Amino acid sequence: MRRVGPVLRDAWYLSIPYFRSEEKWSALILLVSTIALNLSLVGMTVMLNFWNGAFFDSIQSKDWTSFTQLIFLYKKTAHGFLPGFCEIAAVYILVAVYATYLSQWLQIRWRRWLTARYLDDWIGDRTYYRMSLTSKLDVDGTDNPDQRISEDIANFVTSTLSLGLDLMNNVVTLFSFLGILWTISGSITLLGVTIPGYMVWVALIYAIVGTWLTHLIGRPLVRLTFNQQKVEADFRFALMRLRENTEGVALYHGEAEERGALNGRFGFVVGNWWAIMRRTRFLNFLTTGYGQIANIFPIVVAAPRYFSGAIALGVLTRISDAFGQVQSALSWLVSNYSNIASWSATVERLGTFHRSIEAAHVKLPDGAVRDQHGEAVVLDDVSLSLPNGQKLIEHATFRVAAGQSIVITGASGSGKSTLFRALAGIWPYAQGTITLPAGQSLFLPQRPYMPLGSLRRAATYPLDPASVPDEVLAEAMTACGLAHLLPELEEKRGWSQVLSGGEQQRLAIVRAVLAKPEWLFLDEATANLDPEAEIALYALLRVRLPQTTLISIAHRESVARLHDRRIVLAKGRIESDSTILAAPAE
Ligand SMILES: Nc1ncnc2c1ncn2[C@@H]1O[C@H](COP(=O)(O)OP(=O)(O)OP(=O)(O)O)[C@@H](O)[C@H]1O
Repeated sequence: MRRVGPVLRDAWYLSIPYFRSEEKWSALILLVSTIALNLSLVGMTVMLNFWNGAFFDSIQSKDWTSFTQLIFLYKKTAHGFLPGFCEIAAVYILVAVYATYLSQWLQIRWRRWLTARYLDDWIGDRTYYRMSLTSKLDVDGTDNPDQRISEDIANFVTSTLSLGLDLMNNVVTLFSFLGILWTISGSITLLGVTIPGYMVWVALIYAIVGTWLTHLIGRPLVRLTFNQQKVEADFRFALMRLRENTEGVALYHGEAEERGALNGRFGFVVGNWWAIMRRTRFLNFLTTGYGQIANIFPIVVAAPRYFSGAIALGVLTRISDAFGQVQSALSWLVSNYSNIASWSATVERLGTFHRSIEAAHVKLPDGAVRDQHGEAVVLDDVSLSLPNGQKLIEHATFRVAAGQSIVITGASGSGKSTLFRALAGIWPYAQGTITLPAGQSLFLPQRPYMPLGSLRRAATYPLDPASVPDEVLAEAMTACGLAHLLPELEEKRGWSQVLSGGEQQRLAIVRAVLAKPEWLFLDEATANLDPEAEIALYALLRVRLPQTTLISIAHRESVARLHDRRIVLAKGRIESDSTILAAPAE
């Protein structure tokens, strides 16, 4: 097993912030109520032990009045009133139901809070993107963030509460029944030595041996469970990738390759599962055998005193019950070993993910110095490199004033898109100073992002769809050549699969027309369209957004000619920066 200390430390750091958060009062009230109800259940179990003794005594002494009182009403005893079974059961049912209900209530509130925190940490400050730049998926705990945020958090909350409450119940049960067992078990004389409360010692030895054996056999399950969670998530992710790239795979006739890759990933799922099965079988032989023997063990050990007449049947049943309670409380680790293994793996996955999020902040450079209050786009001695340190562009300096449109060209791989990322402020491997104007900027990448949901949402992204009036949206879509899609605005489909590359780029221009930015950056944002359509869309941008300054990255000369100025990137620097002369009228 991973060392217990680090797991507990991780679990503590994962749990405690919620109980210190702005929701701490509701969290604490729910937690305390759940604990109180669980303790009441333990109290009622103790009461049932006394009830059992009295009940079986009434059977043994054929005392009909006591028998009926103990079922339906209450019985006065030397120590006070003993409620009837009906009363105890009624209260027990009510408390048991609400103990679960309150614990589930706490679970969903806690999960909601923790999920929000992880989403903030992961999405905020573009950590998801920074992590994608640096992560080596298999070694630094950043694989499958989707699984960690959805499944692991849910498991962590549920298991922490259930295991925690269970452990507490067991400790309280243990001490309550240890007392009972001590008083009723009597003493035994072995080899001339009198051992008081001997059933307590028998229970202790029985549980210690069981726990030790279980730990010995069950230890590898922690690593195996951890692996299972990972290979399951990897398999699901591969299926998701196929779902998202149906056309690409179909066109390449890549089915056999995909099938092989999926088989390979599923092979890991099955292989690890077999290892879990073998280990669990081994463990179950021990735990089931241990549980079975525990059913009969106390009666066998206490029987000599019953047959010698030292104790009555009621005491024997109480001894058996108390021994069972003590033994099962002491064997908490034995019976929960695989749950603890799975909880510990979940804690590890969340802990490493959290540390990776923090590392993404610490280990990445801050990027170029940014000033967003200028009047122009200014690059002052900006150098860009790749994550491995390799230089891409060095000492780039230029200024774009408002109203002047420029195009950046250069061979494929010369670093145009990386410069675009640096301008957008998402490329951390940059030095120098980048000044951006205070006005609103919009960046349109080569592949427009299509969010999940309706076409309306895709068309207005990232604006709130409700904030764009129908007629404005319809007009913009019509102007951009997408009138045929208007009847489907409310349809929820995988739009990145359905729309053609050109249509997706038209949709990106719709977004620009709606957002009306003062500065519009386009990274080959119309390159999937035919040259005429590309020119028409640029003309549309000019008419619809007369106040907007365009900064484009483009390969086609026909697009470059729509701008006032051209910057050419080559050999890792700005090779030329020149005015584009208007084409002579034909
Ligand atoms: N996240 C990354 N990690 C490692 N290398 C990267 C990363 N992003 C870009 N590169 C590398 O940086 C170089 C420049 O890429 P970039 O996309 O900026 O070129 P480009 O000029 O826009 O090319 P194209 O015209 O083909 O779009 C390429 O060699 C690319 O492989």
